[in-house]
Amino acid sequence: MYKQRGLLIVLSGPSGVGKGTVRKELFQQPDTNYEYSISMTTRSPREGEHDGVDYFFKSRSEFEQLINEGKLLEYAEYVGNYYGTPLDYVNETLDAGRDVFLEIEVVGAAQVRKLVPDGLFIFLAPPSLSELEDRLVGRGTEKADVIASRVLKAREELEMMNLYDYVVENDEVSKACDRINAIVTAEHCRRERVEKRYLLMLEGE
Ligand SMILES: Nc1ncnc2c1ncn2[C@@H]1O[C@H](COP(=O)(O)OP(=O)(O)OP(=O)(O)O)[C@@H](O)[C@H]1O
Ligand SMILES: Nc1nc2c(ncn2[C@@H]2O[C@H](COP(=O)(O)O)[C@@H](O)[C@H]2O)c(=O)[nH]1
Repeated sequence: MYKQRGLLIVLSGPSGVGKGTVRKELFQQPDTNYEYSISMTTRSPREGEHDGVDYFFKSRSEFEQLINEGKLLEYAEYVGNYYGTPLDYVNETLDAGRDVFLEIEVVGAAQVRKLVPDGLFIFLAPPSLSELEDRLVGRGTEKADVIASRVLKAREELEMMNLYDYVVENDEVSKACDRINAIVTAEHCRRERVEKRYLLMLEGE
């Protein structure tokens, strides 16, 4: 029996825009039906972060081995650390017909776009750059120099917004979640219609 592959949902956007906050809110909703792909990183854990929950924390040499062994769907070096998506987990989950949700920065998202062109690519945008900076400062997890690097990087990242299927403003977390849910539902309906049409064509052969 033919089983449709799951949908790969990629949420990207600059650091501090609220990707993690929105993703956590989405995953708390009872009707959410995606699987979250936990990334690998060489960054040190922040207070309260746990290995295998927030990230798989790796040394640089461990991460480079994963790259060399082709174990990552995508990876990028971001402000001094590596971040990457485990390939096997994503493939196995999609093959089982379940949707996978990636929360990644823009360079990695561009790599995924090339490899999985039928994924759903959503850019989470801040209301303004100054609000983005306020959020990074307010989060209090980085020192001033790292925040400055992330804000500088955000200017380049915002220029990549037009490469996405959808841009969602994160003015309010609940509104951003509603918009993302609506986009995912619409994409599922579109895929079902395409699928039905395809099966009807096969039957008619
Ligand atoms: N809509 C919002 N309004 C106000 N504050 C927000 C909103 N969304 C998130 N925040 C706050 O902004 C800060 C950054 O959010 P978060 O850590 O989720 O960003 P991120 O995009 O995941 O960052 P990174 O890419 O660095 O992991 C947090 O302190 C969070 O509480
Ligand atoms: N290309 C990838 N980017 C990732 C991945 N996991 C997280 N990220 C992004 O990195 C920055 C910094 O994250 P932080 O936790 O140090 O604040 C942020 O934009 C994340 O979304 C990944 O697997 N690949």
